Parts: sequence; C-alpha cells; structure tokens
Amino acid sequence: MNITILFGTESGNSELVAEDLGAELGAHHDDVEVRDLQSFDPSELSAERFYLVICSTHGEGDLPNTAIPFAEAFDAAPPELAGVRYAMFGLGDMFYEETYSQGSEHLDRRFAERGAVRVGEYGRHDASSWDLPSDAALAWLPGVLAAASVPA
Ligand SMILES: Cc1cc2nc3c(=O)[nH]c(=O)nc-3n(C[C@H](O)[C@H](O)[C@H](O)COP(=O)(O)O)c2cc1C
Repeated sequence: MNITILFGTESGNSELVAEDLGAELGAHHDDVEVRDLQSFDPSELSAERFYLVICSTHGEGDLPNTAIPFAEAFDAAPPELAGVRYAMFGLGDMFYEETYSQGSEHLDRRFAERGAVRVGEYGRHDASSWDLPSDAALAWLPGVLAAASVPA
C-alpha cells in the first residue's frame, strides 16, 4: 500500500506525530511519504494512495499555519476526490472546550464534501492529557490500518 502522511502544524507536534507514524509504517511498507501540507497541492490527492492526515488546531478552532495554504488552494480549485481514502487525527486541547480539535475538522469537511471517504476512527489528541501525541497516534494506527485493510 502506498501511504502519504500529511501534516498541518504550528508548533511542531503534528510534524513529530507524522514522522513517528512514518517511521512505524516505513518498517512494513515500501512507499511511505511524510509531507507538510504547506508544500502539498490538493490536486496531488490520488485514489492510488492511502492518506493519514495529522492536523492541529490554533486560534479559535482554526487551522494551523502550515495547513492554511492547502485549504486556500483546495477552495480555489476543489479537487475531485471520489475513490480517495483517508484517516484523520486531530490535535487539540480540551482546555479550549467547544473548539476542541476543530482544526482537523476543517480539512475533514473539505475532503468529505469532495467525495473522499474517511476510514477508521477519528483520532484525537488532547494536549491537556498525560499522553504524548505520538503515543496516542501510534495506538490509533492499528485500528485504522485494519479498517483500511492495510497490513500492519
Ligand atoms: C494560541 C493557541 C491556540 C490554540 N487554540 C486551540 C483551539 O482553539 N482548540 C484546540 O483544541 N486546541 C487549541 N490549541 C492547542 C493546540 O492545538 C495543541 O497544543 C496542539 O498539540 C498543537 O499542535 P502543533 O504543534 O502541531 O501545532 C491552541 C494552542 C495555541 C498555542
């Protein structure tokens, strides 16, 4: 399975998660790439790959800096995403209550509106918890791979 891990971050946590997932998946799959959303064009999304999207929340439930150019490009030229499968992992902080983890949801909504299908549980990490973001993501990963029928 060809896997692309996309991350949107502002202070680096999502990038670290993406790199740790990439290292884990790279041990079992030949074609695993980790890409920052700020240098990934929406037109690159393909049904030939499986996507793990890792994205934090900033401002008041907003996208983090490196996901903003992607969202703007997406809105300017919404891609056709029929056949595209992805899993979503949002980083946030329950301290923010009603905007908890909403950054990733801005991407999730865009993907769904264009016909992509989310696979597996919607993963989340709460910065107010004792868990490290990568530990939470690595615990989330096997269920997603099983749901996507990707060998672990
Ligand atoms: C200025 C600021 C605003 C934030 N706003 C929110 C928010 O509205 N909702 C939320 O769930 N988390 C919010 N967070 C928490 C971050 O999403 C969380 O710390 C996350 O782990 C950061 O990941 P990153 O380093 O990949 O950007 C905010 C953090 C900062 C510093």
